[in-house]
Amino acid sequence: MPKILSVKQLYEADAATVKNKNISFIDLMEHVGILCFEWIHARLQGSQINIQIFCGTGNNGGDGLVIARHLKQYGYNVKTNIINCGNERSDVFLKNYDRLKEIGVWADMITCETELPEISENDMVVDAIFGLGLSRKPENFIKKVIQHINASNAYVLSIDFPSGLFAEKAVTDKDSVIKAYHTLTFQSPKLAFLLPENRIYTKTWEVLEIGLDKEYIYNAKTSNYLLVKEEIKPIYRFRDKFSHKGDFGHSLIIGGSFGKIGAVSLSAKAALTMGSGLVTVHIPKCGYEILQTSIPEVMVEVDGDNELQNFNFEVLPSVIGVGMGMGTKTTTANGFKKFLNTNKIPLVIDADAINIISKNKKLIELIPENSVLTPHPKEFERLVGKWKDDYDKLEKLRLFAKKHKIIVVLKGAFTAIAHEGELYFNSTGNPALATAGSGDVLTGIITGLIAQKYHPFEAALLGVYLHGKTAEIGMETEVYETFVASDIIKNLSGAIMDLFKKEPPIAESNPEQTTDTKKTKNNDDEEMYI
Ligand SMILES: NC(=O)C1=CN([C@@H]2O[C@H](COP(=O)(O)OP(=O)(O)OC[C@H]3O[C@@H](n4cnc5c(N)ncnc54)[C@H](O)[C@@H]3O)[C@@H](O)[C@H]2O)[C@@H](O)CC1
Ligand SMILES: [K+]
Repeated sequence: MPKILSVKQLYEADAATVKNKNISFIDLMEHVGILCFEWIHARLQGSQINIQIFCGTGNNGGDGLVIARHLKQYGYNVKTNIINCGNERSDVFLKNYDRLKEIGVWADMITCETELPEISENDMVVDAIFGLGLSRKPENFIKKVIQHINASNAYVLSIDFPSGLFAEKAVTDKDSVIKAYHTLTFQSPKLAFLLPENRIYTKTWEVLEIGLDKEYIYNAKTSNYLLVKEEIKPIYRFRDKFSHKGDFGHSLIIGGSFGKIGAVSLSAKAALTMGSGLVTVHIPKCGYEILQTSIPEVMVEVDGDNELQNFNFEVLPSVIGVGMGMGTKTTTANGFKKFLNTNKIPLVIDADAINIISKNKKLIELIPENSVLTPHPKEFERLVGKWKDDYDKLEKLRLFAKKHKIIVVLKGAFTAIAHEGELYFNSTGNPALATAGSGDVLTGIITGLIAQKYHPFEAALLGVYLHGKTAEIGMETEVYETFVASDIIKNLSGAIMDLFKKEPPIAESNPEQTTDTKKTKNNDDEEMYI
C-alpha cells in the first residue's frame, strides 16, 4: 500500500538512497530535475511560450535550476529567477547555479530591493521556492513574490509542494501560499494534499517515483496510507463454482420514514447488487408497496406507520445496515436504543442512526466491535465535536475509531477509513459522487460485502474503493451533474471488472535511467503518477 511518509522519513529516505545506492545527492537531484523536465516537455512539445522559474536557495530551488538547465538545452524560452533574500544556500543549489552558468545562463536575482518580474497570464510558472524544508510561513518580500505569482493567472506548476504549504501542519496565512494548477511531488503522496482545507493550493497533483531506497521505504513505519488498486485487488474474492445463495449471507437494511423510502431502496439494491445472498428491509408500513414493487428480489418487513418504532425484525441476518432515511423522531430514537441494547450482530451505521447516537453519546458503547460507521464530516462533527483544522480532524478520527474498536469511514474527497489507529485514504472517485443517495448506496455496498463474510475492515476498503471507481467509469459517458446514485449501483460491475484490467507495463525507477514514471489514476481529471 503506498505509504504516506512524514517529512523526517523523506529526508531519511534521501540519505539512505545516497548511502545504499552509491549515488551522490547532486546526481539524485539531477535525476529528479530531469523527471520534472520530461513531464513539462511531454506536454509543451517544444512550444515557445515563456517559462518563468522561481527558485529558492535550498534544494527545492536546486531542483528548479536543474529543470531550467534542461529546458534551456532543449531550446525553451526560460527565465530563471532566484529569490535572494537570505544568506543560506544549499551546496547542491550552488552547484546547480554554476552548472546553469556553464551553459551561458545567468539567473536573475530578485532581492528585497528589485522590482518583481512581470508575469503574463500566458506564461508558465515553475514554482521551486520552498519544498519539504519550509520551516515557517513566508513573510514580507517572499510573501509578496508568492502573491505576485498568484495574481498573474499564469499556469503554475509547483515542484514537490506549492511553496508556503506545510507538509504536516495547517496553513495560518492563506496569502502566503502558492496556488498551483498542478504539483509534481516526489516519491510519496503527501498528507497535506488530501485535506479539504488545502484544496485551493493545488488543483491536481501527482507523485513522481524518484527511485528512493526501497528497503528504507519498505521498513518505514507509518499510520497513513493511500488506497490504490494493487491493494484492493487481493481483497476481492471470486465465487466457488458450487456456491449457493446461502453462502453469501443475509443483509438486513433498517431505515426509511414517510417520504424517505428511497434511501432504503438504494441501500437494499446496492447490497443485493454487491452480492449479498439475501436482502431483507425493515421499514415503516408506508414503504411496503414501494419496496415490493421497485425491488422484487428484496424481502420486506414492516414496523410502525410512517416511521420505525419497534425494530422487531424476524429474520436472522448476518449483518445489519441501519439509519438511512430513518429520521430521528423520539419513537424511532427510543426503538433504536432498545435495539442497540440487545443487538449482537455487526452493524453498518449511517445517517440518522449516527445522529441519534450523537445526541446520546452513551450509545457508542453499545456498538458491537468491528462495526462500521459511515459519517460525512457534519455527522462526524456531531459525534466528536469541532476540530481546529483538518489535521486535528484526522487525529480525532484515528482516536475515535481506535477507542471504540470500530471502523469509521469519513466520507468526502479522499474518503478516510480509520481502523486500529491507522488511516487509509481512498484514491478513487470524483465530484459526481456528491449526489443524493450516494451515501445510502455506500452503506448498502459495505453491508452486502460483510454479508459475504468479508471482514468489516476489508469490506470498508473494498466498498469505498469500488464506490469511487463507479463514478470514474460514469465519466466515460456522462458529466458530474447527470450522474445519480442509481448509476453507482449500475456501474458496480464495471468497477469490479476494472480491478482485473491489465495496466500497461511499468518500468522500475532508477536514478541512473531517467525516463520512467509510475502511473495510477487520481484526482478529478488528471492522472496521478505514483
Ligand atoms: N526528498 C527527496 O526525495 C528529494 C528532495 N529534493 C528537493 O529538496 C527539497 C527540500 O530541500 P531543502 O531541505 O533544502 O528545503 P527547501 O528547499 O524546501 O527550503 C529550505 C530553505 O528555505 C529556508 N526557509 C524555510 N522556510 C522559509 C521561510 N518561510 N522564509 C524564508 N526562508 C525559509 C530554509 O532556511 C532553507 O534555507 C524537496 O522539497 C525537493 O524539492 C530533491 O532535490 C531530491 C530528492
Ligand atoms: K515548490
